[in-house]
Amino acid sequence: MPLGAIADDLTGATDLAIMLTDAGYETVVVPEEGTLLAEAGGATRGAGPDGPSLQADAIVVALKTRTAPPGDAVGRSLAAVRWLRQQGCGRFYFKYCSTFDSTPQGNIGPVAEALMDELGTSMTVVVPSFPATGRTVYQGNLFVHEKPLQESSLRDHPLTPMRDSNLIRLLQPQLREGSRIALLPLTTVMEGTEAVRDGLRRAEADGARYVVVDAVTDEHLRTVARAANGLTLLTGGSGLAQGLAGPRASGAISVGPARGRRITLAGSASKTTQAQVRHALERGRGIQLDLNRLREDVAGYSEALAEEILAGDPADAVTVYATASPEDLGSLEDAPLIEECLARVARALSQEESVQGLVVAGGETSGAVIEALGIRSLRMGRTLDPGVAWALAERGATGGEGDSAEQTPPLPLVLKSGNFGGEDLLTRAWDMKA
Ligand SMILES: Nc1ncnc2c1ncn2[C@@H]1O[C@H](COP(=O)(O)OP(=O)(O)O)[C@@H](O)[C@H]1O
Ligand SMILES: O=C(O)[C@@H](O)C(=O)COP(=O)(O)O
Repeated sequence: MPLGAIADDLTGATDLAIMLTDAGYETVVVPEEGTLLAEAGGATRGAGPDGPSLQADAIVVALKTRTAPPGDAVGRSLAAVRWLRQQGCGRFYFKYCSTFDSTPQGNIGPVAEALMDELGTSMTVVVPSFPATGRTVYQGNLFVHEKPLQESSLRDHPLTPMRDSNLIRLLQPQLREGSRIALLPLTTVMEGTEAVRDGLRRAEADGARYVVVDAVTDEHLRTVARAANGLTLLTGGSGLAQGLAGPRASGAISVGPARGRRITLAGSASKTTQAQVRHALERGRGIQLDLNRLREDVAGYSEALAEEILAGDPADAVTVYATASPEDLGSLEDAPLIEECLARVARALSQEESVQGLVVAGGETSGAVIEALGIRSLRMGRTLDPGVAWALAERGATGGEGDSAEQTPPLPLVLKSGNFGGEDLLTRAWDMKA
């Protein structure tokens, strides 16, 4: 029975898929767009990628709901879970961000409540911890490396500014009245699997519907995963998934950058991506988005941009970027335009024979790119950095219907969460061999 997961953004889905792949699950990521939800309101069609491509130990549906209003996020999440059930899934995972990107109007709580009702389960865990990327939870407080979440750079995220570090305070206002949250402290986790299992049972008996679990190391997460393995629904970042032993040694496929142009599209405004962009600019060509031209005519500007990239020396590495330093930030209204522009550029480039792979930085940005490319599914290759890997993206058929439809070859992609990866990631991604 496959594990079914929903993730609230695309790079969150690939992050979870990488973790599950390493844990021994052959994992497929299915983007929401174009495969699941044709009708507004989230009615399921049950029409994922056809035939054998969906054979997998774990299926992750990549939603684009992180910043969606709660009602919308709930509808789409429920539709995805119903579809996963149709695919035979019996255990479920709700993946949100390891930095719990969710303002008081956020949707993690409403989605979790709806999933529990739908699955008929009365208790779940809340485990965003991801120590490999510096996210840890102690006494219910989320840390990003050495800083509490509210003092980290996530405080000024353009879409989801995080002004509190305490998971219970963040989650409680998003839940319906009477929904109780308990804390399972690190001291219990350090006592081992049985102690955590007992702690969860006790919390449920005391009426808790959500149990925030402390975890500071991977070993803690493996303990928690073993103890929570019997639950119908798990919620958290990707870190918890490393403890869910899959049916094989590794689910990774062989994929790496094909020959061809080395083009990176960076829409993330995170400090980590800015540093990666600066690093890449020292080693290759850079094109910074011109926000004024973008605001005037996004379609025309995107077309011109693709032409500019292709006019350059094919041997040059090119980084197209929105932000290389904090001063570059435009206004919030620019965000969707930047996403649209990079998605249009990706689509134009993907039609070129000289482009046989792309690196994309930013969760929302990656979601927009995947939609524009008509990606039907992704399978993960070897890990580049925690949460980042080359993936093979299957595209839909083009050029006619039925027998006359031509299958577009799969495209290698890196879809990088803004906050992930070492400073040299953008250059290293292109050096990796399949
Ligand atoms: N210079 C900028 N001005 C305004 N918005 C920006 C700028 N650069 C990036 N953005 C927007 O910030 C958002 C970053 O989100 P995302 O792509 O998910 O990256 P991350 O993974 O870092 O969160 C995107 O919507 C992007 O368009
Ligand atoms: O859990 C995580 O940290 C990531 O998987 C993730 O979701 C990061 O979000 P973005 O930075 O918006 O990609």
